[in-house]
Amino acid sequence: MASQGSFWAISLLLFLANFLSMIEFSLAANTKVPSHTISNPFNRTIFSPDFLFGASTSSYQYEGAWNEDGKGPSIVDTFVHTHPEKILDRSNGDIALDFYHRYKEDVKLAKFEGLDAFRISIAWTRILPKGQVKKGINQAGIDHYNSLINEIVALGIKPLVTLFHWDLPQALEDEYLGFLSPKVVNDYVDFVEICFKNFGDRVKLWATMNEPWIFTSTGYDSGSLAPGRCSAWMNNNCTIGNSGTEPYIAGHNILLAHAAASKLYRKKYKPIQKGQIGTIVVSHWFEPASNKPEDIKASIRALDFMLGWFLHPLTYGDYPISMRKLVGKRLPKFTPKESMLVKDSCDFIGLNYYTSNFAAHISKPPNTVNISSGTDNLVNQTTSRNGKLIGDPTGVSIFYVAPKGLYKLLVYIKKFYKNPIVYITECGMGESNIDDVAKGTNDAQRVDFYQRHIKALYRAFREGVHVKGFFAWSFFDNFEWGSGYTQRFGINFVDYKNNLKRYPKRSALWMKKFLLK
Ligand SMILES: N=C(CCCS[C@@H]1CC(=O)N(Cc2ccccc2)C1=O)N[C@@H]1O[C@H](CO[C@@H]2OC[C@@H](O)[C@H](O)[C@H]2O)[C@@H](O)[C@H](O)[C@H]1O
Repeated sequence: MASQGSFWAISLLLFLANFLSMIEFSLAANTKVPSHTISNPFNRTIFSPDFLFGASTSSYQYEGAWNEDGKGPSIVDTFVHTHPEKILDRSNGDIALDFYHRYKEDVKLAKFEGLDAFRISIAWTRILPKGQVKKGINQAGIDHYNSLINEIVALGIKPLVTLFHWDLPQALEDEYLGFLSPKVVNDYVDFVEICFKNFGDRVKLWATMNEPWIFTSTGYDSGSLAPGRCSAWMNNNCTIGNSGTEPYIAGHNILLAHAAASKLYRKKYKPIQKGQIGTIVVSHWFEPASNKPEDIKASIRALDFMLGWFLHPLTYGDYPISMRKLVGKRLPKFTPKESMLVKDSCDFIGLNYYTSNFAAHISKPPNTVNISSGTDNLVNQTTSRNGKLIGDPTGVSIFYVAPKGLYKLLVYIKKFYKNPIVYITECGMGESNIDDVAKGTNDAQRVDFYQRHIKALYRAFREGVHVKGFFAWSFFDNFEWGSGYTQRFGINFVDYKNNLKRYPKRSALWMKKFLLK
């Protein structure tokens, strides 16, 4: 009898395990988060009272005034002026949204829309026009950001400040190739110390870097963004570069610069100012393209090369094993001292999430001669599996609506990266080529996008993920890098044809209602 009983018990367990894995796999199609998991009503009160809802911006994409009040040129200024062909509409951020002059009205709109927090980035070249203290501090730059932060704080909104959103001083690129040199660490620390000293009494959330993965991939692998370096075989009009080595060198120095800034803040400023310091990573979620073991492994490897490239050193002090194995000598090594500095250097992790992909194993590098960081992971990333899309299409060809991926990514980080405090510092979707105000403000899909992603966030929150905030990308439509002004990610519309007039979109009004306390 006992053997028969255990037979049934084992069968039941096997059935359950199989059933669960099928559920897991079928959910990979990113079906909507079951509504029964959300308590009614669906508003901010389902989260903790201190949960921060906000919206994100960045200096180059918003400010304009690219050469005003003593600001020096950044590598982005140089890039967009010398490579207009790399920007879809050949535009640039010389004027952008004129946020540099209009921030007082703009922050008032954030208040009207009920935001708890507002993310900005500081342009290094407004503070240090030539990138280094010895070449002069620009007081007008410090004054500008003091005024901006004062406006934010005066309205009872919390600032989250990014210290580097890709706009490196051109002078440092000229002097020592910027992030390709360890010399950048000391100059970065000097810059951030000026920020801690001048703004740290009001800024309690500091993010050292925005998306090192994008900065290294677009700046040094594909060459599609500043500083626009890549291998000649990339045929992307790069004058110089090495797509197989430079992304890893730049990424390594970004981690060292971050760690040095964190050490300074924690030692000299945090005891008095009581703030938190972290950094912002970006990752897709990756579903296996099939249930073949090699594709399941490929999905994890894809996460290693996008998320783990930076989160693994920040958590464990070294790169993921899969990167060590596949990148080999091209991947820099941490000294024991550097490893100790980088490990546990974040009080929180900022996570930017846009979409999910399917991951399929590639048995060998597509090209053993033309090596790039983008192909080192031996993964073929797609957005459909067996003819089924990973999510609803959006106006941006590479992004699909995949809220389930946000939930899974957060649970993955909880499980494999020591359940850190997480702020979703960017999440959003874009439309393309809309200039009409009425059409552009009637963004029903973006309302659905945020409802579904906040429900997915809530599910992770309820399962013990230490998520403490959610920031929309973006507050306004803005200069979207390689896409220029052709793509719109804002919850507020900007009329580029009528003096940059601002209009709340349906999504902003939905957010306002959702945020009512
Ligand atoms: N989108 C990301 C990361 C997504 C990486 S996936 C893929 C890889 C890649 O090179 N690109 C293009 C790209 C290039 C530069 C920035 C972002 C995205 C991708 O979208 N980051 C945030 O995206 C926001 C939206 O980025 C847009 O994403 C779609 C692109 O077509 C568009 O050029 C880009 O501005 C940016 O405005 C923020 O400054 C940035 O922090």
